[in-house]
Amino acid sequence: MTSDTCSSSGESIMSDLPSEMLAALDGIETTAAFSSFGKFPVVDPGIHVADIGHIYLPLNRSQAQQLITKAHQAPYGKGSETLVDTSVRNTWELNSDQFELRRPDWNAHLREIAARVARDLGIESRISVELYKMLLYEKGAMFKPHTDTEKAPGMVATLVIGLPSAHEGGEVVVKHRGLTQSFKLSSTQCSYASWYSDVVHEVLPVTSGYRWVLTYNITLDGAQTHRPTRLARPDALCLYKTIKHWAEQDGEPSDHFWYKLDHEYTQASISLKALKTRDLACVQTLDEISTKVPVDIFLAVLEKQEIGSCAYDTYDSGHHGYHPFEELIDASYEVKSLVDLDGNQVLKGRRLDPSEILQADCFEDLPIAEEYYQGYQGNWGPEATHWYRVTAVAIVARHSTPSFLLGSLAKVVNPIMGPAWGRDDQKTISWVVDYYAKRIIDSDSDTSLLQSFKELMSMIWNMDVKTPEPRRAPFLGEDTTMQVLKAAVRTRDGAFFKECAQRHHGKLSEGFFTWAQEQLASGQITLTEVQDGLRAAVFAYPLFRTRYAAVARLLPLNNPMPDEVRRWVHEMNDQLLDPQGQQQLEYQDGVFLVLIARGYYGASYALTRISTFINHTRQNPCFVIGVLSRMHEDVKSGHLPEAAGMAIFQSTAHKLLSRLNSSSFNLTESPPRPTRRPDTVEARYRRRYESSRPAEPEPANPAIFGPHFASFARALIDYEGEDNLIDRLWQGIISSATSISAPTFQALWLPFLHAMIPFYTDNPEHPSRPRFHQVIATLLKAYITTYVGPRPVEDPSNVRPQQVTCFLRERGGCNLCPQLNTFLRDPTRTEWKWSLFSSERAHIHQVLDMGGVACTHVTDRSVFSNSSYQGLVLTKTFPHAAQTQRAWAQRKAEAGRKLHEFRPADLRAALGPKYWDIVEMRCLETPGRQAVGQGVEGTTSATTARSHPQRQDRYAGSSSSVLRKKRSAAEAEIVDLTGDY
Ligand SMILES: O=C(O)CCC(=O)C(=O)O
Ligand SMILES: [Fe+2]
Repeated sequence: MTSDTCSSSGESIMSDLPSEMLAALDGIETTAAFSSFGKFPVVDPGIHVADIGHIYLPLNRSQAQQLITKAHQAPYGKGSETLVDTSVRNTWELNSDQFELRRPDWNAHLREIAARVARDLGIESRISVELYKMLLYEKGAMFKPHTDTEKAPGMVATLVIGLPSAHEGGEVVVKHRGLTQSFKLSSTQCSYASWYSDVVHEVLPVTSGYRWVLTYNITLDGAQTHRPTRLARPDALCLYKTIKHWAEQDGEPSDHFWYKLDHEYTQASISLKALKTRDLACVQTLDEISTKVPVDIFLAVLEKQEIGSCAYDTYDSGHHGYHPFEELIDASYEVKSLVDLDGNQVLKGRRLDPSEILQADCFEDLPIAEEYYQGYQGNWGPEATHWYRVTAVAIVARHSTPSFLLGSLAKVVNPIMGPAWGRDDQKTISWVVDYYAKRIIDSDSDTSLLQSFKELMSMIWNMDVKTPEPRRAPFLGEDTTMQVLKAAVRTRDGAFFKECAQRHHGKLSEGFFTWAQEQLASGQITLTEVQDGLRAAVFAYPLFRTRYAAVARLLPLNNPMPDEVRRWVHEMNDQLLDPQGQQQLEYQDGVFLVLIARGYYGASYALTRISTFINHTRQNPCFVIGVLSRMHEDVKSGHLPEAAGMAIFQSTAHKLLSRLNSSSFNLTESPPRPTRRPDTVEARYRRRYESSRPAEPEPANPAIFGPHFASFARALIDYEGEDNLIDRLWQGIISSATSISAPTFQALWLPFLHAMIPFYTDNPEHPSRPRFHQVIATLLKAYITTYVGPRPVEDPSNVRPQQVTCFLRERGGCNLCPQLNTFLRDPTRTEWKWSLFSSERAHIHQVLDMGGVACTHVTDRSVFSNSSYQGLVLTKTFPHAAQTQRAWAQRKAEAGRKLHEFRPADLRAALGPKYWDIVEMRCLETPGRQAVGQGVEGTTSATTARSHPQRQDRYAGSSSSVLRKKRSAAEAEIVDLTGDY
């Protein structure tokens, strides 16, 4: 492009915009080179090789020969393979652990050379240089043209240090963008040569002597690239004008272009700071232009895929190059991966229209990047797929960036599966949203970017509306949701923020509210701007306690906030503390109720709010226990007034205990929570598959945990009122033990005992101790009886025959059935793979099915393809009764483990003479006794218990003052399992 064309570009009518754009981009120049060479005075690195010692400079013949005895033939990389082929590379090589460089200041010299190289190559980031190999080329040695593979993450270039050694030939030849350079290392001095890894280079054959080098990998450090201002340069200004003109034209058919870069980059490394020479100059210029013209710039790996038929390969193809096509069957194009300039992933696998690439011949004459070869496959083949890749920069008109990024997404939705969002689509949506949010949060964004972001979000919400099941809508993770809300606040558009805020489906970290609080406190945002959105965000949480926790973040204790904010938060709390319409209140909600009420209303009004709340909601006991436990703690620590607090505690606890019945002690299942993740197609399939497997006992998901319950019990013990609350609780548990479900024991009651035992160990004289011991005995006994149950009796009607009857026996029988019966009767064999013809297999299938034998029979076609001779896999299944027996033994072992988790001393103290009966689970073995199995409602053993009243008395212990008290009618109903063995 001449400067003439450019100076007029602002005014002239561009007939062919793509070629103008291409010329402007091609016109970007750089002073940086793709290779760098030089010499420097001899510095001896102090090379030391084991068994040889110091290697002297310049290299002499005898030491060269000694080095060769230590060296190996250097391999070269091809695709993912490493090969040795002396017709491609013929060099002796020593790995970096085979020698040492002992001169202390060698690295200082190396750094100086590296700095020179970096300057020549135009690398602005900080670099590291790492020793890789020592190479020795003798006469005839060479390395054919190649590019270097990325041997370390972030590797951009190779540095070769030539050490003084007499030789002829062995020039390094580098080629890039039509330019060729050749360099000969010095025989008497030190020299260096360096090139970008993707530059094609070769080492010409050495004709005499030894060429001796050290090779190093140059890698980029993580530091940011320094971005100079380029727009003052004429080439950059020209590009600026061209793009501005394009962006301002209405009705321009193309809203984005791809421009192929000079160098190639791997998917993993691509980002602005990894760009080299002219690529860096181009993209930096575009980046700068994007701050002045509404365009967005991305980097991408573009891929062409070709499928073609090829000749049948008689030898192992992998080592002998790729398979040329005889006929091209299909070609397609894809954006393999697209990133922002910092290298953050934005897209993967978007369709690509090659006419959008400015360079028409972009994929021509490229080496194949990857091949997949398939030999004959039945009646087609052989066939190969070839992939070609280039790296490109995308220039997108900002107003259409959302559709550019998400446009191909809708097409991915599978018409058979329905409008479900695949995991990849979800990922893409999150990446794209993250990309926008990050840009908006990180910088002062202009209106075009904000507008584009709003469009993007509304596109996503519309996807949401289109799907019939809202749970299958595109789903943003917790981090992305937070980013969206922060960015939405930054738009300073209250209505838009509210739209975003009300859609978080509970997937918003409370950290967002802390962030909002900081923004409010520092005056970055005003309450007017965000109050509707914040309210929406709070009420979008499905749970009471998370709503509270969110609001609490807005007014951190001991942190002065503007009065206006303070007042507003109090209003919010009033709304939240309205007992009307509250659902799903659990233990933690109870704790939060106390915390919030006390935090916002001051000690005495808090109590009023709390009791009003409790009185107006018929809540589950777990919630009330949460309230009481927390209140008790706060009264003890002086955060709530003692007298009033205890009064409420006492009356509430009293009411609670009198309301408790046997089902209360079982009520540990948490109400179903809103699904955390949308129901993906995969999840549905997984469930369908899983439901065909035998059900395992569901672990209980307790709404209250053992330690919670124990702290409530401790609160009752601390409260030494007239009405002996703790004794009421203990009695309640004892009387309900038999109706506690098996999973509840493990989830709640066993951990509860573990949490409670230490208190009585520390307070052996406590009057409620004997009653607690009774609780332990009752619960453990009920656990064993309910969870393990009695040993199942073998039911003879359940035992399936373990042999077959051959229906050919009238005709003398077959010779297969006797073999089958031998297998079936042999208890040591459970599986047999039997090779049979199809008619034989059919017979065996038949006799097994007719006889109802517990043995599966499946044909295995994996061994002989297309043959009627196949393996038949026979697997004995355990008869039902044996399975039941095994399950019982497993439950018993599990219960045994649980009992062993208690300290024997504690159990001995609590169980007294019944210790061994319990820990050995003797009650289960008693024949004729009807015990119950897991999950089955227990038949009460009340009758048995009552028939041994003396046992109860004996066990209750005469030491208990509690038990000497007059018993109420309710107490008389107590069923004591401890006496019943
Ligand atoms: O020996 C040289 O100068 C270059 C060696 C080389 O190209 C390599 O190791 O990849
Ligand atoms: Fe190389």
